[in-house]
Amino acid sequence: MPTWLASQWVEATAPKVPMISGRVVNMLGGSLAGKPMVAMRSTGIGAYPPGLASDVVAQHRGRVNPAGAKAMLLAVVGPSGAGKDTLMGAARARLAGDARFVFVRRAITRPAGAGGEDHRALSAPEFAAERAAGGFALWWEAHGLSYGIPRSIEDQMAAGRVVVANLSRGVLAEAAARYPLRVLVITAPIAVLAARLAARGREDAADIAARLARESALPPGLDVVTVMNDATPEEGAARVVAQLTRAAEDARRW
Ligand SMILES: Nc1ncnc2c1ncn2[C@@H]1O[C@H](COP(=O)(O)OP(=O)(O)O)[C@@H](O)[C@H]1O
Ligand SMILES: O=P(O)(O)OC[C@H]1O[C@H](OP(=O)(O)OP(=O)(O)O)[C@H](O)[C@@H]1O
Repeated sequence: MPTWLASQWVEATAPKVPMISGRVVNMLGGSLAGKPMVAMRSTGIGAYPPGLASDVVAQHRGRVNPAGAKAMLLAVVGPSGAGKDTLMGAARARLAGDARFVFVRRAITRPAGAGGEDHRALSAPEFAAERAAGGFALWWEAHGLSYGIPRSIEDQMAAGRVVVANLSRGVLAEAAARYPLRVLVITAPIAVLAARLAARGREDAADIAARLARESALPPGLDVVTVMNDATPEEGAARVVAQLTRAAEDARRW
């Protein structure tokens, strides 16, 4: 099919394409019932399948990767008790005023003041309504709660910022398919996790056991870095800040 048809199709569907840096949209032209069809998928730059209309890819790259943009979704994951909240909070404080980074405030069906992160507390019906209205870029359920990442992260990535969000390992494959993603695993030895959860005191013994038993495998093929939080919180925060700084530099090259 002529490449200009593919281009027109991209224009028509542009609102559905996250306007993010560091991605190209791969397109394969064809036709169905006489109408031009284009299969699209987000991927890392340089991973074009053979036979692509490279001029269209280049044209669209210009749209999704504006010069100078440095966007990335930095997904923080790791076992319960590893110190994700603690180290993200400390890193956020250390990076306050650094416009390269946005730290996401999650919506959770957990009461306000339950301890831990500063989340936006929603009731289950409120969460369901917001999800149905498309308010979440990503959402999932875990520990009997619902968690949502606001849709506004797409604007923040379009503005070339590194968006730092605590995600479930269960949504990483979806996130990688839609956004330029790096995974930051924060972890610690299992005995340390158990001791920290008991000391945190937010959950009872049964809940702690269930959290420690959660499946921890990551989907294959992701860009993953790890911080071992087995020293002081200050040292752990320094390790996270180093990874965030590296992410901002790498995003610029994507
Ligand atoms: N490096 C550390 N040394 C000692 N305690 C820590 C350290 N990092 C976190 N903690 C404590 O461990 C508990 C679990 O940390 P938290 O940040 O809530 O973990 P997560 O968000 O991964 O579940 C908290 O009580 C926190 O204060
Ligand atoms: O699928 P998983 O990767 O196991 O993650 C499930 C959920 O666990 C964590 O929640 P939360 O921060 O409420 O719990 P935690 O502090 O005990 O990790 C994480 O942020 C996810 O929302």
